[in-house]
Amino acid sequence: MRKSRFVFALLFVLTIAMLIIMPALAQFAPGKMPPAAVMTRSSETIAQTPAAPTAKLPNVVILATGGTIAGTGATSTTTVGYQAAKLPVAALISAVPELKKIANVTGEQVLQIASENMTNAGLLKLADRVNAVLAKPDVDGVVITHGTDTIEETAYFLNLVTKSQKPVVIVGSMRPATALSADGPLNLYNAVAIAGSPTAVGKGVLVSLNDQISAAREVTKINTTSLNTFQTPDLGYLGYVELGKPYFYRTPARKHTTATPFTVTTNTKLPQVDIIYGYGNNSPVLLNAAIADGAKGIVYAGVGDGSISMQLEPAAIAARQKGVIIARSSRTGSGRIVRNGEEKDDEHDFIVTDNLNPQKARILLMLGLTITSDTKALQEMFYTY
Ligand SMILES: NC(=O)C[C@H](N)C(=O)O
Repeated sequence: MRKSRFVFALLFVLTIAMLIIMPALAQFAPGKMPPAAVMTRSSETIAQTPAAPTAKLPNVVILATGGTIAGTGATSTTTVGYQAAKLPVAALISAVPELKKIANVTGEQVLQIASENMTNAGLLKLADRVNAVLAKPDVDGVVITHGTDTIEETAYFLNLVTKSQKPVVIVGSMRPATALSADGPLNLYNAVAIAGSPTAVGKGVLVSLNDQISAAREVTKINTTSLNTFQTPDLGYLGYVELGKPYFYRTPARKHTTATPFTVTTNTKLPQVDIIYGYGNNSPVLLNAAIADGAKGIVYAGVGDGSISMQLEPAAIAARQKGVIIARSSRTGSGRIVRNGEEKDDEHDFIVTDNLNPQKARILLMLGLTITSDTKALQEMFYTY
């Protein structure tokens, strides 16, 4: 009885010892040896395990101009009827700490406006900063925060005057920063991801909201307040951005950035180009007022295929004879204007704006007029850029 108790105690001790020793031995089994750097040397742990080599983060500069993305509302449910252009760029960056994981981000406040207040002087100032920042060898891309109302015009302007292949991404938001489900922070994160990606190089200026990526020449705002407002009628998005990575499916076909003849400085004089809207019972009064005010070009947002009414046409012909450029566009929102289709463009020396909407046609006509007032050369620009 005493012997069996002794054997039982011995077996118990041996089992406990095995339970302690086996796991300790297991870590030295082949393939489980700890790396040399973390093995103990004379009781001290040398914490030198080389970290997994982190890929070098791109350097992205955020140029802030205001808009709803920098807007604040009275309450969290104020998703409309807020004040745009309130928060400085530092606040936009610090609201998205996740940016640190995808880029080295720095910010600069270029303007602080709601984008309905954008002027030609504002466009020139922004273009100047974009070109200066992209000229720095250590900058990989630029993000511009902007109000959405005129984002498409600024985007197309920069698409024509930026002299770099590096990514330029313009971003805004439809809800202010203080709103429930504010869309600005994720839009900003996505824009920085695109601007830092080599896949965005050479694609011209891009616009990104709502996880979508669009080309500056093509995108337009189609809804007053909805998040899904930026669309490219007929042509579709260039791609999507997801989990901090852009996915492109096509590239813009028209020439842009370094392949255009347009260069601007803050001293460039952009000629006055006004947009006249077509509608039933159209009278020449607004067209004549624009010309009297000094307009060098008129973009006519005509009905349908850019048709000009009998009531307005004599004033348009007379304006052209005085040297004013008449460019026929359409108020429909998509499609091309057919040259010499419903209008005698050759006879009246009018030009057509191809598939550019009136607000984008105004941008190209202003820049074209800084180079030439020859209608054939201007017409060719509308088929090229
Ligand atoms: N959603 C917006 O950004 C609209 C604002 N009015 C702006 O364009 O600045």
